[in-house]
Amino acid sequence: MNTTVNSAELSLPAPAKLNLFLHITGRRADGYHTLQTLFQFVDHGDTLHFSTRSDGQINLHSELAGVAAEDNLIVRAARLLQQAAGTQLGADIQLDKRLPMGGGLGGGSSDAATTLVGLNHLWQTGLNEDQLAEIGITLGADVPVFVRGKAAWAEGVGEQLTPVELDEPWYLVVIPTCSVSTAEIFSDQRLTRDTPPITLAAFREHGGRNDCLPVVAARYSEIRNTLILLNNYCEAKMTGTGSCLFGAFPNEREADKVRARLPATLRSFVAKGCNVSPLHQLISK
Ligand SMILES: C[C@](O)(CO)[C@H](O)COP(=O)(O)OP(=O)(O)OC[C@H]1O[C@@H](n2ccc(N)nc2=O)[C@H](O)[C@@H]1O
Ligand SMILES: Nc1ncnc2c1ncn2[C@@H]1O[C@H](COP(=O)(O)OP(=O)(O)OP(=O)(O)O)[C@@H](O)[C@H]1O
Repeated sequence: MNTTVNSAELSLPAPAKLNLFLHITGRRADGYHTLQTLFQFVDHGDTLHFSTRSDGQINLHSELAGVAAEDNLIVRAARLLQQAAGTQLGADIQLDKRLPMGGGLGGGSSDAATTLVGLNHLWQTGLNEDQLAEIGITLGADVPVFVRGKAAWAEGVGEQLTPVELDEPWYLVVIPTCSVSTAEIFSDQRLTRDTPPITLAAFREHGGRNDCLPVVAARYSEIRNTLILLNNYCEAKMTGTGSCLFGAFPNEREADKVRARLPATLRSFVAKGCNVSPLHQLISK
């Protein structure tokens, strides 16, 4: 990713995440689902460009189809940080969007996290990681893992994070054309919500599945068919509530080989799994 750092401007990556498995273990009284999942990052994603303004305005100069600027998680994250830190500074922000929306790759959440981390740095507001993650969770369940930037075992509604060391294979990620809303899958009657909790050790030994997949596959024939296709070449999995599917490969060449065999109409990318998010790899330098 193209990234630069100087005092008043900053360009930073907002990488995608994959859910290597996703078990739904219950539902809380407020309707939110308890789950277990493993998050890992990939070195592919959006890029955000920030520059400081002295007048306090937050201006996002890139449009996202179907999302009003005020609803954009980038603008919402910037405003929340401004309030929490009590700063008079603002920002001009540009977004180079590469990640599909409703793809289960966490693009919106990652954009929000990169905004929190990036503007905290640029504005010198000095909030710590816990404070940024606390702001993040109010924007979406997946924001804290991007703020912390470490591959993690997640429980609760996804906010209880334990960093883990995982293999870092290459992934082929396939992007069906349909976009899946997380809320729609979590409200489907057919979703099973009673998978018994497992341990990380049990996952390492026996693996896990994605409990949302049967519901997503029943609702979207395109995802069903893409899964069958990808399963010819690897053990195909779905990330989050879809739509994206992925398979793991020992090296880039193997992943590229399978990618070359897919129909040209099917969007996809090959990326390396990372236990440290590309955002954090950059800012810790
Ligand atoms: C499924 C995952 O992608 C796994 O990484 C995430 O848990 C979803 O994270 P997200 O897209 O950031 O989701 P949010 O924007 O927080 O929630 C969207 C909607 O999904 C449902 N939702 C979400 C997370 C959760 N643990 N239980 C839920 O029931 C809620 O109806 C919520 O209104
Ligand atoms: N900066 C943003 N980028 C993408 N989506 C955004 C953004 N701001 C707000 N949104 C809204 O959030 C929704 C979810 O987008 P996102 O790209 O995070 O989906 P996702 O990858 O399926 O997420 P998850 O894996 O967390 O379920 C979009 O449909 C859009 O309406």
